[in-house]
Amino acid sequence: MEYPGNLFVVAAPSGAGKSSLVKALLELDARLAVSVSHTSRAPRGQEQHGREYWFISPDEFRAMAARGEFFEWAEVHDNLYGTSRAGIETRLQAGEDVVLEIDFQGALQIKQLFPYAVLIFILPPSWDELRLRLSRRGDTAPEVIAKRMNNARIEVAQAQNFDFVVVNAVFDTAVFDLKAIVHAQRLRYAAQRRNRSAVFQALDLP
Ligand SMILES: Nc1nc2c(ncn2[C@@H]2O[C@H](COP(=O)(O)OP(=O)(O)O)[C@@H](O)[C@H]2O)c(=O)[nH]1
Ligand SMILES: Nc1ncnc2c1ncn2[C@@H]1O[C@H](COP(=O)(O)OP(=O)(O)O)[C@@H](O)[C@H]1O
Repeated sequence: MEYPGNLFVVAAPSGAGKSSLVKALLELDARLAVSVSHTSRAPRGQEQHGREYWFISPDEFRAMAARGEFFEWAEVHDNLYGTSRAGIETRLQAGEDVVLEIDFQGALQIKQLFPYAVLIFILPPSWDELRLRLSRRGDTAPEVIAKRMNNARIEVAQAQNFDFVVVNAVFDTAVFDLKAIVHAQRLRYAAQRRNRSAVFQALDLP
């Protein structure tokens, strides 16, 4: 499948800082929008329906999947998560850039469907720091943290299948790395199409 908009996929083990990094990236870049996924898990803390996720029941989720309404979906930490077609297709068709914040299984499905998608894996600086971030967030029970630490080993092994790996040690440095990847992809895409106005746009020139 091919659309004129760029597609960026960010994956990471839970607690590595993916949501915080993508939020900071969006604040720096008005031309990026994040896709809101559907999930069967319950909302956490301050999460709102339609903002962090579309929260639906497992039955509703399976019905959507059966109707082919997802570009990709996967079971992660015992819950179902998916990227709906309706959520991103219009933006991509209009030539706008989209970021997906999804797990590695979803990322690999997206790469099959959209070979030009840019896959970025976020690593924590250490296992101890990952555990610390998960517990500091304060909205996750100890047994859930243990499960996520176990899954993290499996997830991190997938980093080799991604186009870029960003280590989130110093937050601002990691945001800057992400910004550089987005910038480079826009320039590469514009250059491939020999589109001078797209190059100027990527460089934020008038
Ligand atoms: N495949 C897939 N994974 C998703 C999607 N949305 C979220 N995820 C992943 O599901 C995992 C759990 O997310 P979440 O429950 O928000 O917990 P968090 O990782 O602690 O923020 C993370 O790895 C997310 O990236 C989606 O639409 N598709
Ligand atoms: N570079 C960093 N240094 C220290 N703490 C961080 C850093 N990046 C994120 N955090 C914190 O780690 C916790 C997990 O981050 P979050 O963005 O929720 O992770 P994820 O979306 O990957 O599960 C949050 O409390 C966040 O503020």
